[in-house]
Amino acid sequence: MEKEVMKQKPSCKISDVASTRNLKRQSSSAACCWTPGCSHPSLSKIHSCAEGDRIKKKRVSVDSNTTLGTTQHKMVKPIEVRMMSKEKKKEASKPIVPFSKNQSERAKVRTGMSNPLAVKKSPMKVISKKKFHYSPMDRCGSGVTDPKRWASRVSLQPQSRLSRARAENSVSALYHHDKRPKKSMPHLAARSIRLNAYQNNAAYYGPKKGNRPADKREEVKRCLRTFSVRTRNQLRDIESGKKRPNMEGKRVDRIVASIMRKRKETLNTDKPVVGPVPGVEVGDEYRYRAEPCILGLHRPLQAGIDTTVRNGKRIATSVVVSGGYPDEVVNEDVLIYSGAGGKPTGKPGHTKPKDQKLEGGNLGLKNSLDMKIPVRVIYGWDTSKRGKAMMTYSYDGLYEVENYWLDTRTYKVKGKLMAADGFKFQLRRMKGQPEQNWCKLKRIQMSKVREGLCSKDISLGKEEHPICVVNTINNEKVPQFRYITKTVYPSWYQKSWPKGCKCKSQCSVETCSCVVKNKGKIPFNFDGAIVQEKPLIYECGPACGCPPSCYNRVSQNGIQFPLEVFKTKMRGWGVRSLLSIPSGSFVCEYVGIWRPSSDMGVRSSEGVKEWFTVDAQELGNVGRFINRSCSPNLFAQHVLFDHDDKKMPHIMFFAAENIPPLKELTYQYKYGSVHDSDGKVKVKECYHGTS
Ligand SMILES: C[S@@+](CC[C@H](N)C(=O)[O-])C[C@H]1O[C@@H](n2cnc3c(N)ncnc32)[C@H](O)[C@@H]1O
Repeated sequence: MEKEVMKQKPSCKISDVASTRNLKRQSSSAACCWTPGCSHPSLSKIHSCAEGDRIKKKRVSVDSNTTLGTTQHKMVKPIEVRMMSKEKKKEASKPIVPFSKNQSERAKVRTGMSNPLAVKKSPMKVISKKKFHYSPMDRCGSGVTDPKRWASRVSLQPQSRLSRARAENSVSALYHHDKRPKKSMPHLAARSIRLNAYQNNAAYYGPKKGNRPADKREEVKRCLRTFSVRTRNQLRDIESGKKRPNMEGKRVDRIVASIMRKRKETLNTDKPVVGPVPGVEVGDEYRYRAEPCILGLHRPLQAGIDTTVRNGKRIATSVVVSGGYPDEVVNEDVLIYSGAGGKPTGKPGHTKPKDQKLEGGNLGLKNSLDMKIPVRVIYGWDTSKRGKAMMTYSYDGLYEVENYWLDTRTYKVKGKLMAADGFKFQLRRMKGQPEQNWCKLKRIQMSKVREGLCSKDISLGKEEHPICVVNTINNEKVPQFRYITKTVYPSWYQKSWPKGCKCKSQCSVETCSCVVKNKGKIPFNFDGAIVQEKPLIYECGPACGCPPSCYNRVSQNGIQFPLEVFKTKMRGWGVRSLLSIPSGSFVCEYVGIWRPSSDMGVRSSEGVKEWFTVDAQELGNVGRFINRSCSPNLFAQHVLFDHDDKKMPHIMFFAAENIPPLKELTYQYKYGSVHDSDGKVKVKECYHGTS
C-alpha cells in the first residue's frame, strides 16, 4: 500500500505535509466535502471512497522521515491522494487558529464550513442550548401559546413544500391505519427503504390475527410489565441485603434485560426495525435505558445511535438524546444531534479528545439522510428525586435527517479545555405524528387562563394536591357529590383492630410480623413502587410500632401525583395526571361507602357468598371518575392496614406501566355483572380508545 501511494502521488512533496497537525486539518477539510451541497469537484469520488473498503488502522508514510498521521480514514485511492495534495496546499495557507471561545468561527476557519444554522440566520429561535440538562419542557417552551401561531412558525422552517407533503403523507399513513392498504406489497421492494418501512408496517397492520395493532400494543405492554416486575424484584433483593451471584456492580435493568434476552422474551431485538416499531406509540415513557432496548426501539444499551445494514449500507434506525453529548434542541421539531465518538474516556491512550470519523453511527446517519430513511428519536432527561438518580425516556417519533456538518467540540479534561472536530446532524420531526403530551402540558402551563376550568379543587383542600376539573368539550358541570378521603363503613359494622408489628425503626424481613403476613417479603421498593400485584397486601398501620416513614406504608399516605378530572368525548368524565407516573407508583384509592352488593344490584359470580361493594355515587373521591379500559394502565390492589377484615379491604390503584402526563388513567372493572330492575344484565358500550 505504501508503495502504491508513493507511485500515484508524485506531486505530494514533503513540504506540503509540514506536520502531523497540518494533516489533521487536512482530514477535517476532506470530511467537509462529504457534506451535501459542497461543490468540491471531487465530491463524488469522496462519496464512493467513504463507503468503500477501509484501511485497517494503518500508518501511511510518504517517506521514511515524514508520517501522515495515524488514520482510520477510507481506502486511499489514487484520485483522492491527488486531491488531497491540492487540499493540503490550501490547508497550509490557512492560519492555524488558536483556541478561541468562538467555536463556530474556529470550526469555520479550520474546516472551511460553518454551522448552517448560524449562517442562514434561520427564523428558528434557539430555545435551549443546555448541554447536559435537557427537559422535554424546553422543547415546548417556544413562548408561543397560540397553537395557530405555533403552526405558522413550524411552517417557516426551511423545508421544501414537496418534501413536507411527502413526510406528511408518509407519517399520517403510518398513524391512520384504516387508510393504508391491507396487503403487503413485495413487488415494491426496489423502492426506497422508507417505502419498505411503510410496507412492513402495512403488513403488520393487516388483518392477520395476533398481528393487529392492538395485539402488538398488548405484546409491548406485556414485555414492559415483565421487565418492570423483574426489575423491582431484583431491587427488593438488593434493598433487603440479599446478594445474587454475578450481580456485583451491574445495573439492575441490564441484568433483567439480559435475562429476558436469554429467555427470548424481548421484542424485535434480533431483527432490527426501520421506522415505527409495531406496538410502540409516540409519547411512551421508560424509566430505564434497557426498556427501549428490549422492545427493539433502540437496541444498544449505551450507544446513542442504533444502526443496521440495508442494501449493503449502514443506516441509522434510532438515536437517544440524553445529555451525554452536547445536543441542541432547537424547537419542538428540530434537533441538532452530535455525532458519536471522540470523547476522552480517561483510559490509557484515550485521555485526549479525538476527531470524529464518518463511520459507525455517524456514517449511518449520513446514509439515512442520503436514502431518506426516518430515524426514531428517544429523549431522555434527568428526573432525579431526593438525591436518587433517575432518568425518564420518552419516544418522540420519527425524524428525518436534513443536514450534517463538521463542527468543533470542546471537552474539559482535568480542568483544561480541549477541542476536536465532531459531526452535527440536523434532524426534523416528521409531520402527521401525534403531539407529545409534554408539549400540551407546557401550553397549558403557559396559558394565563386555564381553558374549560370548572373547579380549581373539587377536594376543597382535602387532598395534598388540588384536584381541578376541566371541560373543553361542552358546558356540563361535574356531578354533585361529597368529596371524602376515607372509605365509610356501614353503621352496624365493627372494625376489627389488627395486631401491629413491634418494630421500632424501619421494618425488616427478619423481625417484622407484617412482613411475615406478606409471605416474608416487603411488598414495596424503597422508592414506594409496589413490587408486583398480589391478592392482598398488608401495610403497617396505626397499631404498628414503626415510624410513618416505614417502607411498608405506601398507599395509606394518600395521593402523591397532581390529578385532574377532565371531560372526555365518549366516556363522560375521566381522570389524568399532570406529571409522569412511574410504573408501580400508588395513584389513588377508590373511596366511597361499603354496601352489601345486593343493595346495589350487583351479583357475584359465586352467588351465595356475602359480598360488599364500594359505592362512590354520593360520597367519593377522584377515583370515582376513573373509567374502564380493556388495556388499562392501572390495577386495583387490595390492601389492609387499619383493620383485618378481608371482606372490606382498601381498593388502591397502582400504575401498571409508566404513564405519561395527560394520559387518561384507566383500569379494568372487576366486579360482577350489574343488573337492572328487571334482573337483566346491564350491557354498556365501551368507548375505550376514543378521546
Ligand atoms: C366509575 S364511573 C367513571 C366516571 C364516569 N365517566 C363519569 O362521567 O362520572 C363509570 C361509568 O363511566 C362510564 N364508562 C367508564 N368507562 C367507559 C368506557 N370505556 N366506555 C364507555 N363508558 C365508560 C360508564 O357509564 C360507567 O358506568
